Amino acid sequence: MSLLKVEDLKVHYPIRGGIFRTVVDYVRSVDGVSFELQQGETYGLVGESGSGKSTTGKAILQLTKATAGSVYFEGKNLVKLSKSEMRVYRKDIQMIFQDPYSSLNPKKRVLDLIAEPLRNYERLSPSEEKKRVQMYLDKVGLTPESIHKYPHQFSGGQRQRIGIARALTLKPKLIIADEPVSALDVSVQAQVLNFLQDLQEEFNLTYLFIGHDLGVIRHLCDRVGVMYRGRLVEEGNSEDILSNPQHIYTKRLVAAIPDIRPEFRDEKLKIRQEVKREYEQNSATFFDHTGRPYDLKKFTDSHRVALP
Ligand SMILES: Nc1ncnc2c1ncn2[C@@H]1O[C@H](COP(=O)(O)OP(=O)(O)OP(=O)(O)O)[C@@H](O)[C@H]1O
Repeated sequence: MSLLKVEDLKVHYPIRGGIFRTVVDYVRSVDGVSFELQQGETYGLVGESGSGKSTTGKAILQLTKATAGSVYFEGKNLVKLSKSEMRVYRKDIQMIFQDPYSSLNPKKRVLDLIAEPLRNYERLSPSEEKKRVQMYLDKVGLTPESIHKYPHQFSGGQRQRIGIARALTLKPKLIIADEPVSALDVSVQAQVLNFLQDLQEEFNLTYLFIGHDLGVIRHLCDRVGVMYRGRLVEEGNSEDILSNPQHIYTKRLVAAIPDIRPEFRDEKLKIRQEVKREYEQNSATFFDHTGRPYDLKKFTDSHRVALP
């Protein structure tokens, strides 16, 4: 059984208009997404800004309500659970957020920030709690004295480590990491990513990585799903996706990876030329991963990013 199975997930937000604020249309943020994650696997969800990646993550955690579809976690459909039933599962699925600057309450000390989720589930004495927090600080490479400090006293990379320690305290099975390094300096990014990989081994974690940068995702992920406008347009093994992208949007993401490997440069050049040709001809028919036809003309017209 998969640890997580997302089936035909849809999240539509109503757009209201007119003096009576009636629903005139819907933003189809997630529009029929399906994928599975096995225990211990790292799955990457990539796509440009607004493609629906974060909404998918939030809908898995039931932080946003699914309009339709199912989210099975260890075989249980989370969409059907009541708030109190969901509490049990919320412990098993934790989220690491993009921005370590805004996701930590600046008025709270590290002790309280890390212990907060713990307090919702366990009754520990202050000394036990302190010990537990210090153990996780040690796991993420921060000193025991850090517990007395406030978020602003740390660097970006250290703050992200605090966020990670916070996510770990409840011993989750699945971690949803929403752009965990994109707000960090490039020099710190690799450090945090390697560190997340080490933690995966130590705690037997399963990761759902959300990001726009296929270059980052490919280092970490066994499999990748490419999202475009609320749909998963391509899915596969990371290396296969990189060396042989099928969908035009995936090709664009591959072409955008900054890479100094010479053998990859040639590959990228080929992909760039191919993308350009396909755009120019504008006649090819594309299909998303479920076999639904894709209108390239519409795709081209609506695409915000300039051609490579
Ligand atoms: N609460 C909401 N109400 C209405 N529309 C929303 C809401 N949340 C998200 N959206 C819209 O849904 C679409 C998908 O947003 P989402 O944040 O999931 O994309 P994303 O791929 O994660 O982008 P980013 O990388 O910028 O976070 C966007 O068009 C966004 O404006």
